[in-house]
Parts: sequence; structure tokens; C-alpha cells
Amino acid sequence: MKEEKKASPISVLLGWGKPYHGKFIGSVVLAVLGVACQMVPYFCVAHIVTMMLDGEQDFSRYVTACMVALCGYLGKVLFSSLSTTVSHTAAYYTLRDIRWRLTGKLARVPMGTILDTPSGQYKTTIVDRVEGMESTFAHLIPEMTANILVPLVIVVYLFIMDWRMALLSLVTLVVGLAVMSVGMMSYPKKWEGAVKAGKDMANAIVEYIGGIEVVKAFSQSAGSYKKYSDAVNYNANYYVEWMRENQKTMSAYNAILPSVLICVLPCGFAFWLSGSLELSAFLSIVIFSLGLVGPIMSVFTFTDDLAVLGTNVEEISQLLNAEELDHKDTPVNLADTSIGLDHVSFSYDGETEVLHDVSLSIQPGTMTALVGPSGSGKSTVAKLIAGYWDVTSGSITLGGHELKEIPLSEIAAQISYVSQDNYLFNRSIRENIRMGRPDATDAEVEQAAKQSGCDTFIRKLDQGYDTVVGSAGSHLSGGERQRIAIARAMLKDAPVVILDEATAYIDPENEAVVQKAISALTVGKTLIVIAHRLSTIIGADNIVVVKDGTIHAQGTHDKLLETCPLYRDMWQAHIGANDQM
Ligand SMILES: Nc1ncnc2c1ncn2[C@@H]1O[C@H](COP(=O)(O)OP(=O)(O)OP(=O)(O)O)[C@@H](O)[C@H]1O
Repeated sequence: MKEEKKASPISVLLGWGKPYHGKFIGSVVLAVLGVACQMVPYFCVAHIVTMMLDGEQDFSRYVTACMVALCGYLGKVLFSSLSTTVSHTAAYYTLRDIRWRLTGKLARVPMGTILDTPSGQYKTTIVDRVEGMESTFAHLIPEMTANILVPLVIVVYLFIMDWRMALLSLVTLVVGLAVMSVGMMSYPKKWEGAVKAGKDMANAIVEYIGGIEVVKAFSQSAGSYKKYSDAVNYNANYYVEWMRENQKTMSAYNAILPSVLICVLPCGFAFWLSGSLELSAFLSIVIFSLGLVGPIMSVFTFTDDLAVLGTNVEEISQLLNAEELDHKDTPVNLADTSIGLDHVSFSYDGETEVLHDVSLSIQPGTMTALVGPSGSGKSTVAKLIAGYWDVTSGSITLGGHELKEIPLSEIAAQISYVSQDNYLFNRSIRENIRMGRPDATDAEVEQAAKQSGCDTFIRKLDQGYDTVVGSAGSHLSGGERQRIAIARAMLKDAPVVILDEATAYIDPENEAVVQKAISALTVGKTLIVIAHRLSTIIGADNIVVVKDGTIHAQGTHDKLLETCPLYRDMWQAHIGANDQM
């Protein structure tokens, strides 16, 4: 991975396209054939001029030269379009593979990395940056090679004809190139700024849309959402300013580079008048030097791609090389579903420790409840057990094996994590529930829905189980979403179930059904429950009181009522609140 970071952007790019090297090479060969054909008309025209000057009277020779020129032109069209088709195919497959790698990577990086990164940034990297490399893959490799070859061959030919004229035909190219390189010096830095401006704008837009409910509720307009409007303005101003800065250089370059005849014509005349250059050679040189301009101008249309390549490759590599959760890939045989935390400390940001030296033992088939004040670290303990993050120090075991030794897929298969905001995908309810077990039949999906108290409300919907739930389940209420998430977990039927405030949004009317469903879901399982409503966990085998990132006390409900003043206070507050309801 480190090697990939050190390598040049082009070699990283070629590495990503490795499976399609054959296709890329094919596209280069076709592009070169296209170029060879492109040269034919120039030779033919030069040949016709020579024949005219020599007084050739045989009309058929002129026709033949024209036909050969036409064949060359058609050959160029054919080979170039074949080259483009092959290179685009290889390019799109390469982009697809990069996107697969990037999304696969997201599943292996700690949740913290993902949560701390604005989602707009991931969208920009996976969609825009990857897309930005399509033209590099599809055009840069074959066309740039071809467009460099044409002028090279022409220049060699010009040197063979007359070295003085060859040098003269290069003058404006060299000057134009020098002007261009001065302008390009600041390009990578400027592009970096443009990328940052684009990213800030994407993040602000995603945040703005995500918070649109708040914006509307508080009568905010787009303009008053300052972060968003600032980002949009900054982005526009940045490009306008950059364009202004570049204007002079670009105009100079566009004026100088194509004007090869400025030196070739007057000097050519002078040489011809002095008798040191034949008229036919002079005219051929004029024709060939004009042929230099097109390909060289085309080469420079790729300088943009080259300049932005480094930034794109760097951004994609950063995500591909992001630190992964430290887990082995070899499956292990778990003895049971016991869970152990041994002197676990944890920090989300590497600075502030939120769990301090936590040790806890959870027996298979038991119910453990985590209770404690808000922000004390209950969800953090649960998420570490589910393998969402790696511990900072200490260790966690599942079935006698350290979590690090267990492949992530195996942990995911062993544990169902149901939280208060389980995400629903913008698909049908049936598909959302089936995510718990992709091979479940329709009958099994509906059975799980019945057990978790969703069946009735689902059947009342127009499309029943085929109702699409909207983005993030927005067409459903919080309680309905939670019940679907519980149905999904029931279908998955994992031996360890973690319920993190899983019933927080469920209304009293449905609470009994859902509690019954949860009891069914958790029979014989190792259950970890986080619940603020203490009445739902009084039957737990072990209640763990978490306070300030440490285990303050643990035991049964009765024992804690006797021995733990904090628990007693929480219980009093709970029954007091219930009395008032
Ligand atoms: N993704 C995160 N990045 C940084 N800090 C976090 C993150 N998630 C939680 N924290 C912090 O870690 C601490 C423990 O949070 P945690 O969610 O585990 O508490 P909790 O006991 O479950 O709280 P609640 O009962 O309110 O859900 C808090 O100080 C919280 O601000």
C-alpha cells in the first residue's frame, strides 16, 4: 500500500487498470495505425505538388494519389474510432473496479472514520474523482501516444528534407510550449484549491439537504444558510478568478503555437530565392509543417487531465489506503457466544478517552443490560463488541477468540445490532426486511414482520410489502422503522443480539407487541440491551451501571437497588416519571 502512495500518479493509474492492460495496449496499437494513416494524405499532397512542378501529364497518377490520400483518411477514421471504442470499454471497466474497491473499503474501515467524514466527500471521491479519470484512461493513453508520434515522424521527415526548415518549423512550437509551461506551473496548486472548493461545496450541499427540515421549520432560505451559500459563492469566484489569471497565457499560447508559417514561409522564400531550396521541397515542407499543429494542439488538451491526475489519484488512494479494522481473514470456530472485555480503553479521536479500563464478562444465553447517564459510554461498549471500532487498548473476546482474530463477516453473522436509528434503504419493505437473510422466502419475511408487530401496518399501505420506504425510510414513522429493523434482526436470527435503545420510538400501543417480539427474538440468545426505560430490563441476569466511561457497579436489579445509590436514583427517577405519565 505504501508503495502505491510513493509511486507516480501515472503508474498508480496503470496499476488500477492492470486487468485491462491488453485492451489498453490494443487501443494504443489501433491509435498508432490511425496516425500512420493520418500521415498518408500529407505525403500524397506533397507528392501531387512535386508531380505538378515536374510537369507530370499522366492524369491517372494524380487520381491514384488522391485515392491513396482518401484511403489514408478513411483508415485514420476507422482505426481511431476502433481505438476509442476499445479504450473507453477498458476505461469504464477500470472505473467500475476502482468504485468496487472503494465501496468494499468502506466496509472495512472503522465506523469512526466514516462518521467523521462528511458523506458529500465520499460521494465526490467515489463518483466525481473516479469519473474524472475516465477521459485520462480512455483518451490520454492511446491518443496522447498517437498525437506525440505524428509530429515526431513529421519532424524526422522534415530534417531529412532540409534541416534548416525543420528547425524553423519548430520555433513557434517551442515558444508556444514555453509560454504554456509558465502558465501550467501553478496549475496543480490551483487545481488542488478547486478540488477543495468543490468538496466544501458538496459537503455543504449534502448537509443543507440533510438538514432541510430544520431549515424549513425555522424559515431559513438557501441564502441564509450561510455555510452553503458561502461555499457556492466561493466555488464560483474561485473559478472566475482562476480563469482571469490564465487568460493572458492561454491567449498567447493559442496565438503563437499554431502560427508555424510565420518562420517557415519568409525563410523558405529566402532559401528558394537563393537557390538553396527546391520549390517542390519548399511546398512539401509548408504542407508538412501545417500537419504538425493539429496533433500538438491535441496533446495540449490533455495537459488539463495530466495536471489534475495527481490530485484525483491522491484522493482516491487516500481512501483506498485508509487504515482498516485490524481483523484476520481466516474463519475461526467459536466455542460459544460468551463475550469478554478485558481492561478495554477506547478513544474515538485518539485524544479523548471515553472508556477507561473496562472489564466485563457476558455469559452465553444471558441478558445483560447496560444502564447509566447519557454520554457515559453504553453505546460505545456495545459498538466495540459489535466490531464497529478497534479498541485502543485491552481486548474483547467472542466465543473465546479475540475479536481481531475473527473475520469481520463472521462477527457480522454472529451479532445483530438493532439501534434506535437503523437505516432503511430506499427499497420495498420486503427487501429491507430480507436484508437480515437474503435467501429468506416471502413467507419467512412476512412471518418475521408479524412477530415484530409490523404486519398490520404494512398491509394497510397501498403497496403492502412492496411499498418503497423512501430515502432512509422517510415515508415511515420512527416507530414503524424500528419495528422493521427488529423484523430484519429476527430474520437474521444471530446468536448475539444487541438492542441499543431499540424500542425508543415505539408508541405505548405497540410496545407490548414489540416487547413480545423481542422476547421471541432473544430466546436462548446472548442479549445485550441498552434501555433508558429501566422497567424493560429489571429481569436482566446482569445489569451493568456505566458511569463516566467506567463500570460503576453491576448485579441484578434487586442487588443494585440495595448496593448502588446511582442505580437507586435512576430507578426512582424512572418510576417517578412513569407515575407522572
Ligand atoms: N462517533 C463519535 N465520535 C466522537 N465521540 C463520540 C462518538 N460517539 C460518541 N462519542 C462520545 O463518547 C462518549 C460516550 O458516548 P456513548 O454514545 O457511548 O454514550 P451513551 O452512554 O450511549 O449515551 P446515550 O445514553 O445518550 O446514548 C460521549 O462523550 C460521546 O460524546
